[in-house]
Amino acid sequence: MREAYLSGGNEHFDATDKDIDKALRPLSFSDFTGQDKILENLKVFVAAAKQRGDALDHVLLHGPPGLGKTTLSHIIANELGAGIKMTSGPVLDKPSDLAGLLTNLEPHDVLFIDEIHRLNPVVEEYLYSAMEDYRIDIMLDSGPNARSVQISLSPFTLIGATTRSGMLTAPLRARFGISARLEYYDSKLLTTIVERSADILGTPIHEDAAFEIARRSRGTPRIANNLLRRTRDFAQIKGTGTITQEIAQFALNALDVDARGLDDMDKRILTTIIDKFKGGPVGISTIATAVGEEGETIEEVYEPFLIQEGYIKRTARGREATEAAYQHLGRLLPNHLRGNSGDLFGEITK
Ligand SMILES: Nc1ncnc2c1ncn2[C@@H]1O[C@H](COP(=O)(O)OP(=O)(O)OP(=O)(O)O)[C@@H](O)[C@H]1O
Ligand SMILES: [Mg+2]
Repeated sequence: MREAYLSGGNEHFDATDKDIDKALRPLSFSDFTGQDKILENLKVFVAAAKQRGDALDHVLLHGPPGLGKTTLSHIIANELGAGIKMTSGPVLDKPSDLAGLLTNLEPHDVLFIDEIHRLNPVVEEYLYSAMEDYRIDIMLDSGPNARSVQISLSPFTLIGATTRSGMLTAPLRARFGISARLEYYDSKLLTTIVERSADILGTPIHEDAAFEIARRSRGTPRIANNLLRRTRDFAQIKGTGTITQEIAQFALNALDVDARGLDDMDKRILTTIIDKFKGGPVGISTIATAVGEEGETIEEVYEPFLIQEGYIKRTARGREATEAAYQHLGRLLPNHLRGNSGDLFGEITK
């Protein structure tokens, strides 16, 4: 999709959503909002490595989608003053794909492997010696002439990103000296991010409107930026161009984002557990089939937020809907969730 937008100055630009994504991406530690603890540590590790003239130790970034893993990897490379090469687990088919990338790295460069939990085991094993000793073995020729030669690599930093750290093998995980789990952002931080993005897009936004978008963004900067872009469209066509609280509410309702930020799939998951399975416990694959989504996606994308917000619980027997889920969807509380409030009919809010 192409759209015209006004930059901070007064020039007109044609930009695709992808270009806008790029423009909104923070480039330095000081640009990056939130994840304070992780940033503080990374600043120390980066400064120390630079001072010693070493490559930064390998970094594993994990956490739900859209929280800034890719962004942070670019920032680390920028702050190191190093280059970055990007690839992803499923793309690296054979060891020679990896060898090609590794031998082309300049000293202290960053190799970013997205979805590192999806590495082919043969490639993964190959990575071990590269990470540990900056060395790889490559096979020359085949058949009776086959021999392996060892090649030294420039010292480099591997940054691995994953939404599923639990799927990483122990030997791979052990080779990362630095490991950081990104957390969901609170509404205040997301408000700052929305305001910063609106500023870059040259779109005026009221503070309460920025907060409205923020608190309905599932704790996720990517979603906050998406909702901001769509809200900006509504402001442009239905309003005066300024994003007011009224426009924000109108847009978010039109986009089916509810007051707590749950989207259509979140709500389908909750209604499935409550209406079809009496509140659970029910297994993830059963839920997946019922809502028509991959189990893996539900576990990676939807469930972490629903658990963090207290709508579902993970138990040994499966997922269970909590009192908060019943209340949010306006369902009667079942017997086992009726607390000692003495309210037989449960509490129904909206
Ligand atoms: N802390 C932040 N401050 C401002 N913007 C952010 C921040 N974190 C992420 N973003 C924005 O959110 C978008 C998504 O971030 P990013 O692509 O880094 O997420 P990710 O964790 O790599 O997601 P995935 O797991 O889907 O690859 C980026 O385009 C960036 O503009
Ligand atoms: Mg990413």
